[in-house]
Amino acid sequence: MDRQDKPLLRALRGEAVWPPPVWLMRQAGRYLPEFRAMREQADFITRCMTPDIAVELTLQPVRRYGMDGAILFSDILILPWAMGQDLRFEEGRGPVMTPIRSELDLARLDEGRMMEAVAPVREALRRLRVELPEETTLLGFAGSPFTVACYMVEGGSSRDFAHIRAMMQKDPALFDRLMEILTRNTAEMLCGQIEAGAEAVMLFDSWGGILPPEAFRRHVIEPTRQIVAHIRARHPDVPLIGFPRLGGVMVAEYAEKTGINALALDTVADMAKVAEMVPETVTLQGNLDPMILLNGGEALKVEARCIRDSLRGRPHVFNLGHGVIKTTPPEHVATLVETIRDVQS
Ligand SMILES: Cc1c2[nH]c(c1CCC(=O)O)Cc1[nH]c(c(CCC(=O)O)c1C)Cc1[nH]c(c(CCC(=O)O)c1C)Cc1[nH]c(c(C)c1CCC(=O)O)C2
Repeated sequence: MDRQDKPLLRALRGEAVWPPPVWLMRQAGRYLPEFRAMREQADFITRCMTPDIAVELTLQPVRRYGMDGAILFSDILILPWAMGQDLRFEEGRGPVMTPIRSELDLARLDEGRMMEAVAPVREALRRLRVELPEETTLLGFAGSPFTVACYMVEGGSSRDFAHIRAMMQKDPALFDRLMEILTRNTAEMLCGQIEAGAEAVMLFDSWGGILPPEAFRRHVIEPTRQIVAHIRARHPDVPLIGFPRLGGVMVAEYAEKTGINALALDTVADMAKVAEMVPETVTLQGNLDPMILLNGGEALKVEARCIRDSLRGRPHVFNLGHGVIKTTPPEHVATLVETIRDVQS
């Protein structure tokens, strides 16, 4: 099959493929018994940084469900880790990092080592391009600068983002320097992923939605626009997916000003309304509620068909509005993929 013929790539390039291609955020995860079996073997960062393991974990959901997209097994926090910030994942708490809150903390980041540190990620992508079925599209990804900065400054997950908000207000110059470092290195790292075999890349902006409109323009839209421009100059044919989670009505402006090819929508977004707000050339991705997938039953089929059918005739990639929940029964995922592909129903 020619590279251009992969259904997901065609949809990301703006074609209304029917039925829409499907993959799921967090499709490689703890809801799969084969994933849990490998989880005992090594800690999370080791799993990300060992090509054999990262390749195997990426392939698991593709083997089981024939997903149209294979998203590299990795994490958005690998970038700060690759620049020297410590990172570990604690059970029940998530990521834990020594926070960056001063000029001195920032000075300890070492951009020079980033590309070398993520060499195993590129190796995993190279192997995946060989091992994946020819109809499957390989996706690379990164966090957006603002979302990654949230974790770096808070030192992990946060309920109120108090430290990053304080930094933005009290030391905007420091915050801007951190954002510049992240914008530059995110673009560089994604180009590296593309050169190693990623056929499309996605920018996860999980927390940009906490910002008021002007700050959203400055710290979400503008850095994303710069990353898109940088990547497009080097790789004009590689589609870019943006996920401005909780972006509300700002998502239309985000799609227009950043220049992304595809707009990934969260669970609360009204797909049909967003479809009216963005040009038909922008592919929409999403947005089934992961809770509906968890609970399954008739509601899963009804909701999945409803989203699929509401976008018929437009470029659409079926996905969830957020990641697969770890207690999701694996057979519900099979039902979802079958439902999307059964166009008689
Ligand atoms: C904010 C964010 C992170 N990571 C990511 C985001 C953006 C999307 C979102 O909003 O969820 C993105 C991400 N994280 C992971 C992937 C891999 C690809 C895939 O989607 O299958 C992707 C694309 C693996 C992972 N990333 C993580 C796991 C769980 C690690 C484990 O096996 O214990 C996986 C499979 C850990 C992680 N990583 C992160 C947190 C907050 C946590 C802890 C929560 C949790 O445990 O689910 C940061």
